Amino acid sequence: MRYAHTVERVRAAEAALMARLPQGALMQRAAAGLAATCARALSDLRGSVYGSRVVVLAGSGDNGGDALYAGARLARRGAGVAAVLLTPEKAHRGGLAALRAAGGTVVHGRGEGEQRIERADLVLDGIVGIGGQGGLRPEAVPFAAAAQRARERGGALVVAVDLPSGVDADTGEVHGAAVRADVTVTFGTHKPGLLVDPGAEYAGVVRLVDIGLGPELGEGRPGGRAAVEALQHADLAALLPVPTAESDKYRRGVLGVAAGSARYPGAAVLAVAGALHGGAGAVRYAGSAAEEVVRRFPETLVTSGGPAQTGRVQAWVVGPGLGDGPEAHRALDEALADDVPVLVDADGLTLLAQRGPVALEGRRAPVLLTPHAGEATRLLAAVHRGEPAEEVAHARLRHAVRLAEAYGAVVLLKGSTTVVVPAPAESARVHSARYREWPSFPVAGGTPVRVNPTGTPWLATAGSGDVLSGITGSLLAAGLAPVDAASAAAYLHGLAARTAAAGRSGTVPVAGAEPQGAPVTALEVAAAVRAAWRSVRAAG
Ligand SMILES: NC(=O)C1=CN([C@@H]2O[C@H](COP(=O)(O)OP(=O)(O)OC[C@H]3O[C@@H](n4cnc5c(N)ncnc54)[C@H](OP(=O)(O)O)[C@@H]3O)[C@@H](O)[C@H]2O)[C@@H](O)CC1
Ligand SMILES: [K+]
Repeated sequence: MRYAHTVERVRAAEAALMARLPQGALMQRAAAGLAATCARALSDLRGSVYGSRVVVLAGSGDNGGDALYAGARLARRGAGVAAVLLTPEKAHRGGLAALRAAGGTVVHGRGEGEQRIERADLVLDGIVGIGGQGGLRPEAVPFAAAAQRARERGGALVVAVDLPSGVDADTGEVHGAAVRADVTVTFGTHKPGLLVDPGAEYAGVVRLVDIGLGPELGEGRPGGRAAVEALQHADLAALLPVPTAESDKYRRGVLGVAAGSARYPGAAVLAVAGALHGGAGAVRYAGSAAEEVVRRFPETLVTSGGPAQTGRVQAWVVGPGLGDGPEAHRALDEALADDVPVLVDADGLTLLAQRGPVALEGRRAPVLLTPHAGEATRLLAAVHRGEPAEEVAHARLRHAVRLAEAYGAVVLLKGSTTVVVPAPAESARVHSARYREWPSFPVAGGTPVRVNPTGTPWLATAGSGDVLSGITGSLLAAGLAPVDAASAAAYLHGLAARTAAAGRSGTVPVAGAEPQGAPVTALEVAAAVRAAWRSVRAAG
């Protein structure tokens, strides 16, 4: 598992550790790790550190201190290092003295600073780290823009110190301008903002430098005190259901799918395709696309009636392609009346938004909502003012938590970073049901939010959400807890898309990597789930 901690937790861990160490020890650990990453990158880029041109952008805090000390280390290895100080009178004294002693220089004036940046091989962004508030301040914006020009024109590498300046460390939100980095070297633990878009996109490839904070952060204890976590191959291998000698199709789980309509039969076919690859023992389909479904997938048990006319299932997927007619309403009602986990997606979410959270009242079995930003907007509008979809996409954690609180449901918010929020405790639900203050991220004392590390822009294709619903429902029917089912399904779905796009079974490329290969269709993603499953099990 990859964990990320909030600024508050990092500060507390830092204070506890610093009390036992000589002053400045942590900053030296951070600077050493940062300089090592930069040296490796310069060697790859130019053949050696010696003679390379490095510009350090240094703000007024310890983030600038890290960057200056790392600059000093690179200067000692023969790099030409120049520092641009955003507020010279507040620059980190020790760091600046070390840089000067190593032969580094300070650049004066905006014009010269911008010129140096544009000619640099490597720019270190030490403007602001976890002490930052809001986007970049106006005085820093021209330098961030020069660094971007240097990346685009000259192939310079921009390395962010701890996190890209201007990105909110706790949420990944970007309010105004921010630095775009190729590599981010972060200290002690990941910050949530490095794993969630838009912040994750600004961060590029993230490298973690161990500075000894682990024990203080509760590492090793399940979940520790993380606010966000991301599954890795080994976690997924441990979650995926594998049949035993005693398994029959009922023990492996039976999923009910209520999807599709005369107008949108394809959504039913795609949801069933996802379900059949998701690990359940059998799939029952209920709805008016029964003929299309059975023609395509003869192994499906079909009825043209609604969920109430279907035999026993262990979970329901309801919504993809249902439309908004009376049959769609009936399918949603009947699925919700069954005392098993229910995943509501697509048109099902639109119907739910018309009714609001009251539609879920009295249910005991879990509900899992899987909206994209537009559907989340509609669901939120039922209980609060509707915020535009772009706002939801840019503040993913906050809005997903709000939705989970308002509906008392597990929420999988799809998008450039898919996030999975556990259902709130009953007490929190009562609180938000009165529509007083919205909870914000991170939830105090809450369970970590899962973020999916395998997403790819190739998944922005028609029908891919229907396939995800099917895979998730299948894992629910197989008995996984809703948060596990949702996060495991998102992981497999992303990996399958990458595998199908690359035309081979691949490793999970790091976040920030360019998408590889060629476009894929939703059905191809469903078919590639098997290869994704195999590669996960091989790694586990
Ligand atoms: N925690 C750890 O374990 C370790 C942490 N370490 C390092 O320390 C870093 C945190 O250092 P920090 O606390 O000094 O804060 P930091 O981010 O440098 O900001 C400082 C000042 O910037 C300003 N400012 C605010 N917003 C701004 C904006 N939008 N745009 C521009 N400027 C803005 C504001 O100052 P003001 O100008 O208001 O006086 C603020 O006080 C951390 O990220 C890591 O790199 C490592 O050395 C080792 C272990
Ligand atoms: K920074």
